[in-house]
Amino acid sequence: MKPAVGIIGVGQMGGAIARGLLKQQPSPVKKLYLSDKNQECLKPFLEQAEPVTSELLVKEADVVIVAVKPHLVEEVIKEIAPELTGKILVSVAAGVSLKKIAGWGVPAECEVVRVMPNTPALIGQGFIAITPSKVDELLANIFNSLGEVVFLEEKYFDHITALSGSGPAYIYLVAEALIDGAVRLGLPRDVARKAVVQTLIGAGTMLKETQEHPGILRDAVVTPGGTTAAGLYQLEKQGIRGMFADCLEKAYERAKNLT
Ligand SMILES: NC(=O)C1=CN([C@@H]2O[C@H](COP(=O)(O)OP(=O)(O)OC[C@H]3O[C@@H](n4cnc5c(N)ncnc54)[C@H](OP(=O)(O)O)[C@@H]3O)[C@@H](O)[C@H]2O)C=CC1
Ligand SMILES: O=C(O)[C@@H]1CCC=N1
Repeated sequence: MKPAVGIIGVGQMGGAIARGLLKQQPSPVKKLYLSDKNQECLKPFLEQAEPVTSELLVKEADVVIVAVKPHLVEEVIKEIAPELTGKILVSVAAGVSLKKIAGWGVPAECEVVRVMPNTPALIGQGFIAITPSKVDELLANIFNSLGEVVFLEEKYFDHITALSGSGPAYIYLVAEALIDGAVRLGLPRDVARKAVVQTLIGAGTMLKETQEHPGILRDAVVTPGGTTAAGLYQLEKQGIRGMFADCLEKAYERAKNLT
């Protein structure tokens, strides 16, 4: 039996999950309930999902996904906790541990999991980490429709938040930098954008399909004494590996100290 799913907080991430679920045919959910303080967030979903109060959502949904900002998770969970017996509670919040959630009045008969998705879930191309529990299969059925699912111990959740949760933003920055760099050289912006987007998709798909080490795929592009070697030299000289390592470390530390 398909579960009824409710999402509390239909902003950037909750909205992406809702859209991803609604796009999937056949639908992985029996019914989708949505609740948000901001009515504007609910408008795009009025035809396909049921906007309800959080109180009603918790009564009707088998799986309750909390997708509000990390500092608001405590308030939301404390409010809905008494109604969670027999339900599955999913928190997508960065930096909010299962231990903390357990202290907010959630009944013992409620399975609590953390999920770290990313916004490409909106188009079924997300990366979704889920803490292992008794309801792995049920959650895999729901989240597989949003992208690639991995079950991951909670001790790695700050790592995965820094990497794939935040990851799309790093890639968009790289894309923007490449487009602007090409425009600086004189390439028309629309051509630069198309070239960058397809290069990212092509390189990403090669990584996925060939399963090769990135270095091997890179070497195939680098003609000795050629253009790529000249470009890569500049990136290495300016410390691109260290920059990404620092970027991940800062994001990881921030996840640890968010709430
Ligand atoms: N954005 C991302 O890429 C990712 C986000 N996350 C996690 O997802 C969570 C949400 O982030 P994000 O979507 O960016 O945030 P948003 O602010 O875009 O979305 C949160 C939504 O929840 C609403 N809200 C606030 N309080 C309540 C409440 N009591 N009841 C119902 N709705 C409420 C907000 O309304 P209002 O604006 O009026 O306050 C807002 O519309 C965070 O915990 C974040 O860590 C995880 C992975 C990726
Ligand atoms: O920036 C954030 O804190 C959230 C968590 C991962 C992506 N966005």
